[in-house]
Amino acid sequence: MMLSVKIEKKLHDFELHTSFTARNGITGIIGPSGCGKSLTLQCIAGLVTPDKGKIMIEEKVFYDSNSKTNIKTRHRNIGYVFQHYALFPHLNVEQNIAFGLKGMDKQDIKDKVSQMLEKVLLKGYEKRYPYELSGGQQQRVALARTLITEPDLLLLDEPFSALDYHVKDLLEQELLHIIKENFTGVVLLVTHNMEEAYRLCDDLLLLHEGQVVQFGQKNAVFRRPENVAAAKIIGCKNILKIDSLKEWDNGIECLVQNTRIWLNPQSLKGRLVTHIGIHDEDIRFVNEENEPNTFPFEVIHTVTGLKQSSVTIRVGSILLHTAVSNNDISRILAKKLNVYLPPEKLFFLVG
Ligand SMILES: Nc1ncnc2c1ncn2[C@@H]1O[C@H](COP(=O)(O)OP(=O)(O)OP(=O)(O)O)[C@@H](O)[C@H]1O
Repeated sequence: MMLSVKIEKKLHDFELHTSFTARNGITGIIGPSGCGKSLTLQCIAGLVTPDKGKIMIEEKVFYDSNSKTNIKTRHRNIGYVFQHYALFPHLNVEQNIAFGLKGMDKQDIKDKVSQMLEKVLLKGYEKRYPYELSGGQQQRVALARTLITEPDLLLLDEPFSALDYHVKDLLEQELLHIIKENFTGVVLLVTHNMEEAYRLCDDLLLLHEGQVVQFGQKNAVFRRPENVAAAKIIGCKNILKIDSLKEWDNGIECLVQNTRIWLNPQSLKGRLVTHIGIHDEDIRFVNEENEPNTFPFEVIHTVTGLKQSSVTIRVGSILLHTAVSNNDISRILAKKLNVYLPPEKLFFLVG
């Protein structure tokens, strides 16, 4: 299945311009609050009508402004799971799950619900009411109610955000497993948590102020953000403005606040690069000195975490954020090392 979306929507002072083609698997939609994540899903579901564009899954057109097509939500065959599970409080678990199967043969409904209860690990809970379930169990009922209708497309809008922090990881994995085992189509997962997106998704769509700033396979997006907005969304802590740049055969030399930083030779393909970036965990501390990209440094401050610490250092007048394992922290604070920015880990960004 392929979901292709190319839409525009203006709401007061906000403009959404989204364009992407999602394949089977989980595509994470990520970006800061108010960037248009939920609005994108609402347009796909038919809850909001775009001003212009086209939305189709395979050959089935949901919306097309040219041919004036706008299929009603209930005919789009979409599964939509929200942050608040929206279960019917007066219906028990099996009635909630069977809700979308109205009109089918009674015995078929019973069999389908029974199979689904097994898949979402809720056998024995069929007579319970939503208020008698934990947040994670309610969420699994919501998912079961959606999956049982065999949707062509699954939309998940921050489905984990109402869960307790300490059970979140486990439930997230459990839910992911249920989805992967029982649904082979396109899943769009809205989140504003990059860690979650990285753990769960195959592809990432980064949105900023209603625009797609990058879309691609998650590792490619995370390792190689293309622009400053994308780098910020994925949580890159070091984004440095380039003052000047010179291309040589053996690499590209950038001047950043009077410090010379080398990047591997690469084609800039006419991109107007303005910044370079590096992830905090890619910055290393080494014994070598006077080598390219090795610099003496001064520690500005340290925030000690459970297993690793964030150490802010100064190289010349550049501030760098580094992530250091707690075992290494004393070595670094002893100031006998140099900091090293591996050229292969640095990336160019368009401003
Ligand atoms: N019905 C509406 N009328 C006017 N503006 C709206 C409406 N719905 C959403 N917006 C605006 O559209 C923008 C995008 O909203 P959306 O809900 O898609 O953001 P989001 O990325 O999902 O944010 P969050 O992470 O906070 O949920 C926001 O600026 C919001 O104020």
